[in-house]
Amino acid sequence: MDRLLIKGGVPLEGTVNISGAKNAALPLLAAVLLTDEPVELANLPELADVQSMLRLVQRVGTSATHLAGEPGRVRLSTPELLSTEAPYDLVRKMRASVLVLGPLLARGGEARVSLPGGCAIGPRPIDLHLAALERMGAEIDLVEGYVQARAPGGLKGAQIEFQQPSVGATENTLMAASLARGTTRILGAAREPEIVDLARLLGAMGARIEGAGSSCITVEGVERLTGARHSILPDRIEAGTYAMAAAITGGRITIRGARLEMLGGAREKLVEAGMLLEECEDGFIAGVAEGGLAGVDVMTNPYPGFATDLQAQFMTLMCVARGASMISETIFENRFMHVPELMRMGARITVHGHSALVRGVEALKGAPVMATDLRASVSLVLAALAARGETEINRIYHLDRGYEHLEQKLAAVGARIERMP
Ligand SMILES: CC(=O)N[C@H]1[C@@H](OP(=O)(O)OP(=O)(O)OC[C@H]2O[C@@H](n3ccc(=O)[nH]c3=O)[C@H](O)[C@@H]2O)O[C@H](CO)[C@@H](O)[C@@H]1O
Ligand SMILES: C=C(OP(=O)(O)O)C(=O)O
Repeated sequence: MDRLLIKGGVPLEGTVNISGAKNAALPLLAAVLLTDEPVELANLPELADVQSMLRLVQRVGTSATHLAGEPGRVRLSTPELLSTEAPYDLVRKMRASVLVLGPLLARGGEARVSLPGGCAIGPRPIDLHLAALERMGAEIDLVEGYVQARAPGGLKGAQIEFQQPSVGATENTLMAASLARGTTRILGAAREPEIVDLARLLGAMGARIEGAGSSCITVEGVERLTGARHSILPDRIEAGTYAMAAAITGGRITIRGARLEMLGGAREKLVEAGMLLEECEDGFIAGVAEGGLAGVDVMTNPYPGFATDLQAQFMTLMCVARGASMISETIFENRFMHVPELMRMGARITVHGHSALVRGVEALKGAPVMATDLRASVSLVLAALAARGETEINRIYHLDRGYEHLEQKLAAVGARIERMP
């Protein structure tokens, strides 16, 4: 199994190009199932999760052609659905596979999709996805670990009120509602930029959607959707991660292709914690401001709040800040798995339920550590880049799910990083 060896202590300097967002790419790949015409996506990142989603849509009838020219351009065509089943062997690898449920049901009138099951960061139920589709007239049964959904007469528009915002449930509903009969109103919708990106592609395909990016979205169903072209938005979580890599190493990186506003509430917290963040022509510049890093309390929240997907990286930053920081995780039940590993590197952290109290130390020290999920893994990379000595990070396959060309991008800004078999 691959591992990373990182020799810490080098201030990172230079430019990092931000890739297309994983969390936008996955729903967009599911959305191509809604039309029999070709959809062309640009800026598709080379990630394990993208490969898994491509395999899944190919299994149900999509052909994918990589186009010459810029990398990450692909044409996806699904003239007819050859199957409406998403089998366990493909779904278990990636929870976002459940996003094919809405499109398969809306276009095919039925779907059989394996329940994704829990994952390292929490149980992650899909009750909100199912309740929304039921409101739209789907008949749903759970049989032998599969969701079996039928809508023989087609889906119909409905008023759907989410009691808590869910990114995936909002996306599944949006896709299903685009081909439903009549009007759907989604109240309590998630507001993440990736939902806006999905609504943009659906709009280009002929869907009639208003309000994406707000908590109330209206969709007028249409009879059919057409082909379209779309460029995937930049990955705000990747951008935030490299910005923190610059700060934790005392360096300065130009984050090219992302905009500061994409960081939402995290932007203000990073500045409060002593980071320098400045817009520039092709992105923004990140580093440490004059006073150095200082402890700041943070609570994760749905967008535009502080993203849970940046929590582990921020905790690592706080490990070497002046003073203390209380970090509260409100989205997922079990998202502190990086804590014991950071402590092996000399961090001082105490966990109390859903909060972690971090007391800053002078420096972290290299150690062998184990990666447990995507963002926990990258938080260990940040720790290793800042640490004295060498760190060996094991089980790094998690990183390949969400960070395109991580070693190459870090090496290009001066990191001493090597992947070992
Ligand atoms: C592929 C993708 O875009 N993944 C992102 C997406 O995951 P995902 O779409 O799975 O996250 P959700 O927004 O749905 O989850 C938010 C919370 O709602 C709960 N919930 C969700 C659905 C449901 O039916 N019932 C329920 O109880 C979840 O367990 C969690 O506690 O948003 C998360 C929250 O920003 C991010 O961390 C993930 O990176
Ligand atoms: C939790 C994440 O992703 P997913 O929802 O795909 O598991 C993430 O990107 O940090």
